[in-house]
Amino acid sequence: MRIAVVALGKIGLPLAVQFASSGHDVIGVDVNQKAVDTINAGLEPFPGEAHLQEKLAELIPSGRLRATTDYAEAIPGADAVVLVAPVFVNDETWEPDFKYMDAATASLAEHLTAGTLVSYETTLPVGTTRNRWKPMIEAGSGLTEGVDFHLAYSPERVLTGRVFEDLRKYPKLIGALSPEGTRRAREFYEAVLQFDERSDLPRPNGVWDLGTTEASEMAKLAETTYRDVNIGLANQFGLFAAANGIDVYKVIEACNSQPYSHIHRPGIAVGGHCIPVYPRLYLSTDPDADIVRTARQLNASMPERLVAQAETLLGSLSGMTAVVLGAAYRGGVKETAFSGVFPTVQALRQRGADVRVHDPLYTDDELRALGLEPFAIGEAADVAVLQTDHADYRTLSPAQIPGVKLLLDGRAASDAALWAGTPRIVVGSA
Ligand SMILES: NC(=O)c1ccc[n+]([C@@H]2O[C@H](COP(=O)([O-])OP(=O)(O)OC[C@H]3O[C@@H](n4cnc5c(N)ncnc54)[C@H](O)[C@@H]3O)[C@@H](O)[C@H]2O)c1
Ligand SMILES: CC(=O)N[C@H]1[C@@H](OP(=O)(O)OP(=O)(O)OC[C@H]2O[C@@H](n3ccc(=O)[nH]c3=O)[C@H](O)[C@@H]2O)O[C@H](CO)[C@@H](O)[C@@H]1O
Repeated sequence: MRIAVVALGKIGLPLAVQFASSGHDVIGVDVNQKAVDTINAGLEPFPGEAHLQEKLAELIPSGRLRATTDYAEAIPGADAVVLVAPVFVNDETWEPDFKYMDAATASLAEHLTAGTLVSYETTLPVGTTRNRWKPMIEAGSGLTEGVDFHLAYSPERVLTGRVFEDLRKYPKLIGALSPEGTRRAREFYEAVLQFDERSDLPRPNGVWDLGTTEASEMAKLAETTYRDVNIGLANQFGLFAAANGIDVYKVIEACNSQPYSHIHRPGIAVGGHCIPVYPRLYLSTDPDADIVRTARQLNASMPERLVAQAETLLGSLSGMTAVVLGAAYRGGVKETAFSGVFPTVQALRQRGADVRVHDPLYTDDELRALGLEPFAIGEAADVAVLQTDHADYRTLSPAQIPGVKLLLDGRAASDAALWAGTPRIVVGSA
């Protein structure tokens, strides 16, 4: 097969590599010339994706994978095109921002030829494939969906850093606009993915047809919204527990000891590209979903609530030096998209604290480029706020932050024994 992958980012590039590794001819298209050049040199344009570099080093010289900025080179004659350019959400209005995918779709349509399967993998509001992409492609190409080309939606569910592993592990959800589209999508994904056996699924692991693009779009929004709402519930329980002298982690562990309870963990922030964003995409088509809105608002309010607790305990934060431990949105990843570091720093600064940030995965210059003042372990601070559950922080002790008067542990990740004798506020604990 000849396959084109549109957008070679943290998801698109590993996908292109996966398809080429399965023995197909793959061309990736991206508007970023530097990324395209780096890929064509056999080098990974971003770090952190397991096995990406070694696979690129094999596939680029073999000629089975190459990258271009030119849609005219990649799209005509392709058997399948997979699009995974981002769709964002406007921070203020919570409305979807389609500009990158609109541009990618217009370029695709301009060069599309008859016979191609077009599959969108970016997370989308329900109805987008049918109501937005289909008319745009038809108008731009002069071709008819279901006759000249077929349109499918197949959400990408992998976690960056372990894309190749997750592609084998998770069923590939699909939905198309016609039975022939479904057949083509199934045939395509079966040819480019290899699935691990899993005895816990109600059916053999593999391509999983949801019947319509809408159901397939909703599945991705539902599984991520579930996580946000679940964390929201954990945060609600955590606030109640802390106010009533209860350790919520003991409660959650006990509840989850039977198979019908899967309560997540409370935390200072829900960050990342996905979990704080997709509930808003969901709300854009189901504005009555108050349960989703409330959970999102509660999760977003956590940094302010916890910093306010620290202020109450210390009387005032004005003039104090505060260090936020962790810029990344979760432990072990070098990614700050929607990270809790930003609202936490803001809540501390608003109270007059001099705020600096430490993260073992970031250099001082990288932190400064994010608008964050760097801090080195060993320097003095009055308040420490543990924002990211990096492994390093589990062994951190007050002696490493001379003068520290309070640890605000937003991840319940610090060692109680090491911090005995120093006041601590632990999210979800009394
Ligand atoms: N990152 C994740 O963890 C994750 C997980 C599951 C699903 N997803 C989905 O994947 C999508 C992409 O995420 P990502 O992490 O790969 O993003 P990314 O920011 O790493 O990459 C996006 C790429 O799109 C390219 N691009 C933008 N406009 C383009 C255009 N008109 N034509 C061609 N290329 C264009 C950019 O140059 C960039 O290389 C997300 O929006 C999300 O829906 C992401
Ligand atoms: C495990 C999971 O479903 N991960 C999904 C998530 O990854 P993603 O990389 O976003 O990671 P997580 O879902 O684990 O974490 C998101 C945020 O929630 C916080 N957090 C997480 C768990 C918890 O119990 N309490 C808590 O506060 C984390 O610290 C982090 O800030 O979105 C991606 C994009 O859609 C999906 O591809 C991944 O499959």
